[in-house]
Amino acid sequence: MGRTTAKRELAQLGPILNTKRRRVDVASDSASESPVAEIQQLTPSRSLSHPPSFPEQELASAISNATGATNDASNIPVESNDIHVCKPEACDRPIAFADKRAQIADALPFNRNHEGCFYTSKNILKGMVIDGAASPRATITDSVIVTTVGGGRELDAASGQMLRTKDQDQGCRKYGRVMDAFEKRLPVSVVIGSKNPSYPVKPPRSFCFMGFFLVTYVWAEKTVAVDGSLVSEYMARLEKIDPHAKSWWMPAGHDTEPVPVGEFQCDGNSCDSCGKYSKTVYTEGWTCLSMSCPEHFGFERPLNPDGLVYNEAFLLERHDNRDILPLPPVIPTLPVANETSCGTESEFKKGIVCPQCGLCSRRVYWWGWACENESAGCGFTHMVPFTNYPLSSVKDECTVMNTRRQLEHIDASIEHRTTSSGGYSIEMYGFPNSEGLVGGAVAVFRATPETCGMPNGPDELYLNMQNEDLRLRRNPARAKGSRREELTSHFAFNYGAFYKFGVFVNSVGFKDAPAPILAGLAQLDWAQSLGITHLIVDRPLGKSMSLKSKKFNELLALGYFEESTISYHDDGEKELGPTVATLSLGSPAVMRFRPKRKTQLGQEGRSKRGDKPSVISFVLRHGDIVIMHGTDIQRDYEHAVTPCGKLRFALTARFVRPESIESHEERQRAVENGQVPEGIASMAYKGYEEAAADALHTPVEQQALHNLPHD
Ligand SMILES: O=C(O)CCC(=O)C(=O)O
Ligand SMILES: [Fe+2]
Repeated sequence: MGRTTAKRELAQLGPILNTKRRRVDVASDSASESPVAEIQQLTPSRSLSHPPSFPEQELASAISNATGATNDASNIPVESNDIHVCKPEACDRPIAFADKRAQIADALPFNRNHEGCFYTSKNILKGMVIDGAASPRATITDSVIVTTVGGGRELDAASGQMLRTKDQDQGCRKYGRVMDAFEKRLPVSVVIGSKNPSYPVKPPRSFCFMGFFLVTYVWAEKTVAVDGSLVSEYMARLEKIDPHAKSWWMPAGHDTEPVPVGEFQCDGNSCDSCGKYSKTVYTEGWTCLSMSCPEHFGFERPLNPDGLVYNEAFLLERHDNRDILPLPPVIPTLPVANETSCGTESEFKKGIVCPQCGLCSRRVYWWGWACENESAGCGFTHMVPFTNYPLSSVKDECTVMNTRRQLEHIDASIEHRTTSSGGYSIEMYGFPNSEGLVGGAVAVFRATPETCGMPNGPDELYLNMQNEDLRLRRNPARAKGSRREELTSHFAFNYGAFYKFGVFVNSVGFKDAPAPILAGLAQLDWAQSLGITHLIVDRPLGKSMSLKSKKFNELLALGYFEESTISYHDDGEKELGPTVATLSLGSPAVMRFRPKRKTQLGQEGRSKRGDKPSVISFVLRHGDIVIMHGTDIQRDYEHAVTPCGKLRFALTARFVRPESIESHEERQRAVENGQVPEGIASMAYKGYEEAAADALHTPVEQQALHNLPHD
């Protein structure tokens, strides 16, 4: 392509270069750079036969549930297309794209951040997501991106936008990262979001991979702040590294012949005042582009900085990047099992780029991956067979965990003591409520090798659950259906009465539950009958500590891969009875409780965001049972669980009060679904004979039992 073609390219982009725009988005500026956030005695491999036998309709509806999108092929969910209506169609399609930011973060190794612009790993800039308008002069051409470095903006209450109100801090971390990438010539993976007003074409999807770029220049320019004052901010010029890679973001018919290196050269000058060299970036003439210089942006004649236009040579200049080729692969190969993997390692929770259509797709299902491109009906699936994770490996994980003592602590506000019953030693914790009474109690039943080995006990359950299709899947936890949608870190499925909480989880009645679920339920019911009368401490009890308990009619099964967690939440839905019991199976985990932001409890040591430090944390091991009792504990506290191993299940049983369900039909269904099928007596966990003996209560417990509140 010669000079004329290059000129034509600039002409096509003319309106974009000259448009004066106000910032309309916050994404590129708002968030942290942080990336979101371990044996083997091989036993016969278990393979869940889901995709082959998964009924197509169910798969489709499951996918649509995961994404919250419709099945209408013409309705590709690109948000913010309204700002691009008058633009031409793209000349090609990106090799990887997504409808949701989390799909990009899960699937593309250089763009793992779920929000914000920069993805850095070990302080090295790896990727950028350019979404939203951050500068009046942000520009995208065939091979060049001019964008703000971002950072240091403030939320404008009136407009709800992140705006620059003062000069960008010269020590700004983002500036440091970009300068580092510039100086070391690091390839940066760039993804463009549909909210970027500089998009030269109609965005094909909400997020599209553009390619690897090199930071070729970084400078400071002035721009007009909302109050009319001038503020300085850092800008970066990025250049496509491989000149032969197709620029799909150009209009159809675009000449893709690259501008040769050396054909355009952007000149510059050294500053008389500071001595630093700056390029002639604007058609309006040279100025010093160093923010620290007194002459910074001192053009010969007064100018409206927002009206400045980038110099043609500045945009058309090309660098010889052959030393950086070949570029790292951006599309990861599909995950496959190896000799030491069991299939639940963190690498198997990452997303894939669908080899059929290019959509970045998250691991939604326990059994594997299904392309999330439901609007195009792609239908691609991929599995990595599981290998049974043996209890000996779980034991090794516990040994490692035992060396990390700091994981356990108890605040002075929590009353605690130990008792024993039914073959378990039981740790008892009394939690004060905001009225100063004991509003709730937590009992941790510590399993022994003997209790774990009981018929239908934890050992049997853990192994059986690994060979069973529990229908576990990750569900949208935030902003369902939108480009900001996030899935839960863990996998879930509900059995028995439907349990309505923040995350929609699919559910079937107990009559359709696999045997291990019913065995787990029996064990939790047994623990409840044993444990609840031990939930007594010698402080005055709040009303929510009534010892009325009901047989559980609901069970939520959670599955955790390596690095899966459940973040802080409560189990305080108004439909629930006061007792919630969880059986831990497999890898160990740390459970934490902290007072909620809105209570008066635990004010000391609050974070800037108002989060309170945890008041108690303890380790849960295979076979342990946690019983939370008393509705105030759910009202005033929240809990989180962080597993530390490769495979953990948690079976949590509750009582959904049918009388709290308004709709007659739903109430009926809850009663039916919560009914445990007859004939499961063989599965009932009997525990130890001594369990039944109420006489085991200590004198303190007996006195407290006497003083219980009655409602
Ligand atoms: O994984 C666990 O032990 C906790 C599960 C939990 O908190 C819940 O299901 O609400
Ligand atoms: Fe919970």
